[in-house]
Order: sequence, then C-alpha cells, then structure tokens
Amino acid sequence: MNKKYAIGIDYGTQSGRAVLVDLSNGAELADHVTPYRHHVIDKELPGLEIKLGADWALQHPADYIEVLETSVPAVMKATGIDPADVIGIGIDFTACTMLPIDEQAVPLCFHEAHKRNPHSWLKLWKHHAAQEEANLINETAAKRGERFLPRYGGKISSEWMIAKVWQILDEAPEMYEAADLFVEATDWVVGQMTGNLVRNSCTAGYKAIWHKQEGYPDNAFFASLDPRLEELTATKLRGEVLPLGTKAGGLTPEFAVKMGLLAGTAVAVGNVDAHAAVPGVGVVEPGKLVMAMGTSICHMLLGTEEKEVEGMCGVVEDGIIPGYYGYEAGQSAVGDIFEWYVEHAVPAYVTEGAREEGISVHEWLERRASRLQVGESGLLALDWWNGNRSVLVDTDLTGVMIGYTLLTKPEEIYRALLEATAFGTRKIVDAFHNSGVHVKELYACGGLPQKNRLLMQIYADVTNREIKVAASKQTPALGAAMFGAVAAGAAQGGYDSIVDAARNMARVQEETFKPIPENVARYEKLFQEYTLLHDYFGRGANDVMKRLKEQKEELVNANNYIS
Ligand SMILES: Nc1ncnc2c1ncn2[C@@H]1O[C@H](COP(=O)(O)OP(=O)(O)O)[C@@H](O)[C@H]1O
Ligand SMILES: O=C(CO)[C@@H](O)[C@@H](O)COP(=O)(O)O
Repeated sequence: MNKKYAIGIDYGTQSGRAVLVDLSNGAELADHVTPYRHHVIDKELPGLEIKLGADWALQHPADYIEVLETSVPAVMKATGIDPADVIGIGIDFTACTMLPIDEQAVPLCFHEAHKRNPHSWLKLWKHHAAQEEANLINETAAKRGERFLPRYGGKISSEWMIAKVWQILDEAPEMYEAADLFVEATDWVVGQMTGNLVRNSCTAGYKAIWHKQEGYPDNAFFASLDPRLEELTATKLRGEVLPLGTKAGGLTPEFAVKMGLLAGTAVAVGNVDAHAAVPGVGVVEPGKLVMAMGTSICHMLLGTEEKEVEGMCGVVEDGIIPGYYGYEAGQSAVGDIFEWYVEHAVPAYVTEGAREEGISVHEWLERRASRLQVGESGLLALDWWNGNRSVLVDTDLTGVMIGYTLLTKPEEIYRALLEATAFGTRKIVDAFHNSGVHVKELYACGGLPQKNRLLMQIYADVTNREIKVAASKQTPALGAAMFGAVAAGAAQGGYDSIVDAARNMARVQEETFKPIPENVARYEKLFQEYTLLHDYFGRGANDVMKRLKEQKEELVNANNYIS
C-alpha cells in the first residue's frame, strides 16, 4: 500500500491553518495559514456600518470556508501528494464559537433579510456580552441544585452555548425564531464538507452542558430560565451527538473540488483546538497537564474519576481521549495581553529600538526582561485583561498592575504581564492537584512556547514543574489529522484508535524547561501576594472592576446599536 496521509485543519482566533501529515510517523510535510479576511469583528458589522455593543466578538463564516479552499490546495500543491493517498480530514476549532443557521444550514447572517442584525452573526468564543445571562443561569442552577453545576466548576461561562443562545433570545427574539439550529462552528464546517450536520461530544459536553449519560439539562431547568427556552434542546440544539474520531461522512463532490481532494474522503466529527492538541503532544494518560498556549491558554488533563474542581471549565467523559474523564480549565487571555501591551502601550523608543535591531517588539522586550531578577521590578499584575475563566469564572473582572514608580521600565511591565499569566496557570494547577486530579508534568503546545523562552522558564519556575514542549508547531492541527486518520480507520491505512495514532505520530522536543530552585522560592512569595490581590478583587471584597465596567458599558451601549 502507498504511504497514507491525513490533513488537519486548525481554526484559531485569527487564522486557519492546514497541515498535511504522514500517518506512518506524524511528520508534517506542509502547512499553510489563511488569515481570516474579516478578522475578529468587534466594532461594527463588515461593510454595514452597524456598531456593536461592548464585549461583542463576531466572525464571518465565509472566512472558514476560504481556509478550506486556500490552505488545503496549498498543502497538496506543496507536497505533490496524490489526493487518493489522503485518507482522512479532521478539524479543530475555537469554542464555543457558535452560529444560528436555517433549515439548509445557511448562516442567518448570509440572508439579506437578517444580516443587519448583529445577532444573526457568528459569535466567537470570546464574545463576552452574555454575562448577564450567564449570571442568571448560575443563580438558577444553584438554587435548583442542578447536578450539572459541579461538573463545570460551579459556574457556566458567558462564553458558552446556553448563555449565548439566551442573549439572542433576550435581545433579538426574531433571530431566535428564525434560527432552525444553533451550532458550533466546528460542526457547521464539518457539515459543509460532508453534507451531514452532526454534533461532536466534545463541544456538546464542554460548551453546551451535555452529558454522556444524562444528556442536556431537563426542560424544567430551561423553562425556569425563560419559558421560551423550555424546548431548546429538543428543537434548536437537536441533533445526534457523536464521539470524537467518529466519521461524520465523506467529502461531498462540491467540497472535493474546492479542496483538491477526492469525494468520499473520510471527515471526522468536529473537535476543539485545545482538546485536539492533547493527542497531538502524545498525551493519552492521566497526570500530564497539556497547555495549549496562544492568545489564551486552555489547560487539559485526563482523569479516571469524575471529581469536582473549583472553576474548571468542565469534566466530560470521553471529552478528550475515549476511556478517560477529560478535564478542561483555562485563562481567557494570555498572548492577547502581551499583544495589547505591544500594540497599545509601549513607548515609541521601544518600537524604534526593535526596528533598528530587526526584531519584533516582543523579542526586544523579552531580551531585556530576561536580564531582570525575579521580583526586581517591584511589579505585580492580575491577568484579567479578558476577564477570568479560571477559578473565579467571571468575565467582568479586569486587569490590574501594582507597584509602578517613576523608574518603571517597559520590559519590567512586560515581564510582570508574563508572570501574571504564569500565576494564573499556577492557580489552575493547584486547583486540580488539590482536588485529587494530580498534575505531575506539564506539556506545552501552541504558538507561545515557540515564541518566548522567558515565558516558558517563568511557567516552570512558578509551577515548580518541568515543562515538555511539543515538537510540532501545529499541535492542534496534528491532533485533528490524527482524528481524521481514526475516522478513516486502520483498514484504509489510518488508525482504529486515537491512542494508536498518538503513539505513532506524536513527539515532544528533547529540550525541556526545568524549574530553577532559586526562582521557585522567590516566585512562591510573589504568588502569595498574587493570591491576596486575586481574592481581594475577585471574591467580592472590592467590586470596583465591575462598577467601572458597568459605567463604561452604559456609555458604550447608549451610543451604539445594541441597547
Ligand atoms: N514573542 C512573543 N512573546 C509572547 N507572545 C507573543 C510573541 N509573539 C506573538 N505573541 C502572542 O502570541 C499570540 C498568538 O498565538 P498563536 O498560538 O500563534 O495564535 P492562536 O491563539 O490564535 O492559535 C498573540 O496573542 C501574540 O500576542
Ligand atoms: O475555549 C477554548 C477551548 O475550550 C479555545 O477555543 C479558546 O480559548 C480559543 O483558543 P486560542 O487562544 O485561539 O488558541
């Protein structure tokens, strides 16, 4: 039999990338990135001059199809591989990134009649304007003693499906009515490729409160939120939920032409970026926490029992690797915080200095920040530039930096921001470990480990754990390709299980980041200070962040379309 290949497509926040992988050893033979033409839509609807409210974040579904039409033919062309030897396709996606569609699976925002209504558009994972609904979901679920709540760390996030759907119903009931289904973007894209719209157990479990044994919460719960939601799960969330690695269908002739592949090629059910990364780094057993480090961080861990962990995003049976409980936690901004600083807050001399040295502003700052000792700057920050998705689960929390003086330097601020995100991760590691879901080693993948060595050393020091880094630069895409190979099956030259695929295809780099004892001790003290600050602003002693945000939102919303 000829060598066989699979294509994994990773849909990130800013771009989509396809990777063509050799199934015998996981070698990535070609990759290609397609930036989203319409970027993240957070100010106004493209070409329509309709302003969006505070905390909105949308995307254009057509951008995702463009990734298939551009990046897949590009990797095929770069390798010259015969399409007949590409036996499987898998995709992974940000989540909960959801959209309303009509009976033909056409996004409502493609309809002339609906496109001017922002609620007809696709809501990106970091759309945070449904916090009010999330608060009510949490209050109601707690009052009713809903069994699902502990499985989500005690709180359902405003980033997730039910809060987003309810926001649509609250603010645009006509869009709620017009929607035949609300679906995750990952399922929609798979549905486009195969003509078969199915839901995957990963997004259903982590983002839509679906449970393998119990299904969705019952109608009475939804009715207690809003009587109009009573039938939600049987109507607009209906559809078969299939386990990861299942074949959703074969590529349609139309998409085969668009993508330069053969009709009928196996397509796996959709998956989430962070979750696909776990087999992508070769983790198929408990004790190894995988950090998918990019604009945000998702922390993924396997366990043999269902435990309650404060603030975790969720525990889902078979949610990552079949046979285990998959735990997810996360920080809603990490790289995004560094980007904010680099783009909006560094003085001109830094940008010019970086240009003169021919390096990026990040690299310029990293070089200088590396020369600082732990604690030397006297700065401490809270990493809540995009809310808190960790133990506090509250998108209304905002950032803090403490310890400025007239002598504070940009590289000191940059380092304090790197450290703040490491402290955020430490909170998550401790929460798991202390709840009996043990964390022995850390595995890192995503863009950040390749970009910033100082960041990785800080994470090793702050968590006092060794960090192994994925050999692949495209770990979620590699993981997605593995699921594509499982969808095809061993008889076609793929694999019968994701564990087999991971054993043959995943690798980590030889070099690891080991904690430096002296730094560990110093960071321990700083972490105690971080915890004081974290609890003061995050657990109700001072709700100043929320009051400021309320004031701001009143003004923004008064001036914009959404009221
Ligand atoms: N040298 C760097 N150090 C730290 N962060 C960086 C550096 N270069 C880029 N970034 C950040 O990396 C993030 C992008 O990460 P990446 O993994 O490529 O994307 P995504 O999360 O969309 O998959 C951006 O938020 C950017 O600010
Ligand atoms: O929330 C999840 C996964 O559950 C992510 O999709 C979301 O944090 C976005 O990830 P990226 O920062 O784009 O890698």
